[in-house]
Amino acid sequence: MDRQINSVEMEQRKGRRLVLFPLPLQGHINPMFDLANILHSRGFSITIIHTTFNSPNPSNYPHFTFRIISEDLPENNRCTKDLIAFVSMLNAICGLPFRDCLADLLSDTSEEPIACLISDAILYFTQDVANELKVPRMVLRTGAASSFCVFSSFPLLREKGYLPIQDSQLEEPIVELPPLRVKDLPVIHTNDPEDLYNVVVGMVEQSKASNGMIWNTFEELEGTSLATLHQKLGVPFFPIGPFHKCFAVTSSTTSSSLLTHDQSCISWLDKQDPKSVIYVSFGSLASISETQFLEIAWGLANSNQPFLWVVRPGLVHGSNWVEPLPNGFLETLGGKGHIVKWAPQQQVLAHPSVGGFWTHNGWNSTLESICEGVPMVCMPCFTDQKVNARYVSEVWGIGLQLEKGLERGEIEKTIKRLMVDKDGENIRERMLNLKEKSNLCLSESGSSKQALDSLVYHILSLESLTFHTH
Ligand SMILES: O=c1ccn([C@@H]2O[C@H](COP(=O)(O)OP(=O)(O)O[C@H]3O[C@H](CO)[C@@H](O)[C@H](O)[C@H]3O)[C@@H](O)[C@H]2O)c(=O)[nH]1
Repeated sequence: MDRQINSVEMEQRKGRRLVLFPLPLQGHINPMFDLANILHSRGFSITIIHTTFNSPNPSNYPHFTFRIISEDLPENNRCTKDLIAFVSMLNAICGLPFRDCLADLLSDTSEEPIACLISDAILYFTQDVANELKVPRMVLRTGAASSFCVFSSFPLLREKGYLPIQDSQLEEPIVELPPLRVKDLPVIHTNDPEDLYNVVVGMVEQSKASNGMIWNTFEELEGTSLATLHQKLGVPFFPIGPFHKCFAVTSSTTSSSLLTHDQSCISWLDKQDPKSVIYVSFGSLASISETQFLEIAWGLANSNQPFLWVVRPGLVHGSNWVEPLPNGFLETLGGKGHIVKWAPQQQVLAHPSVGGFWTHNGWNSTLESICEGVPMVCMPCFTDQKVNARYVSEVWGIGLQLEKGLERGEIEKTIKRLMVDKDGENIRERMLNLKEKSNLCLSESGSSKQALDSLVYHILSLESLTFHTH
């Protein structure tokens, strides 16, 4: 762009439409809808394209318009079985229906003109569609910049022999990416490891080909990783997070939830002592064995701390819900434990009774914990969670990682270290410091607020570029 867009011009251009396309998984839907709300509040109209699988409820968003694509996903290829096979499949089968839907929107003169497409980094096929239809594409990356740095190093990691991971090397440091060890690399079990490599490379390369990346993170947290990555990818970056804090926590900001929030947690928390409760949740995708489930249950019980535990239906292999627990397990604890299927997590973390979060370190959970100043027990399961957990425990010093597997004695010890010991006090202090930074970055002169202003200008400049080339 060879000219400045002034604020008057920007004002006139309000009413431009943005087309957003989320990856249909809870941890990706939430930030995409938060972003939609943020950009809507800045004057853009919003159209959400979504799949039939995990489709959102449009009635929760009367201010957006919705278009559905029929992606025809085979019943046996749902995400629970093999996440990477699922993601590869989505990238393979969504191309045509997505293209038709976007072309239709672009030719619709009854709506405002489309300024750009914003799609999830993992839906990398959308870059080719955007190129073909000559619409700018911006990428939303729902994970951290630090883990994306590692993804962008996959070719190097393979060349140096770190990938595929050898069990004998798990504890070895990765000298090129301190303080990561081989066991912190963001991998996941999949039927064909080559699929994982291809998905990661597709995601990184097509982000590089985009018109810019929007990050749910902030400079003060991930400045170093953002700078390294920015240099490597060479596209404009907009770290405008934490998204969910741009709006007050109300039911309307959590209505992108695919499961119903059990509000009984809040009245139960109201009865507990300040900072006494450990909140336990492993997000929307992770699963554990029955043995691990029982070790967690006994570790929690033996820690003697009150606990609020989200046991999502499907969390425990081979069980519908909490059947493996011994009869009367909760009753014998005299009200010290409360189990729900799905919690209003942001409200829970903001509750004064919550003093710790035992998490799988999905990026949303990690960020939500930081924003409420709640120190973490880290139990990463797969992909970026492993990198996030390492950063939480070793770089930011705001949590303790369960390093020795899931064993009740170890769990009890770690919870006590975090919730009652001196160690925990130091961690809590660092966490409060970071919480403050997460608030400041959204203030008028804060880094995320400024990045958001730049993003709005950038989107408008993209539009003027496409108009020039037409
Ligand atoms: O009882 C619950 C548990 C979770 N949540 C919400 O669900 C989201 C979960 O997201 P996240 O913590 O990121 O976990 P996953 O669902 O596992 O997220 C996927 O997407 C993330 C973002 O890309 C990645 O970091 C993870 O590795 C990936 O598994 C968060 O917003 C939570 O607030 C609830 O509302 N209620």
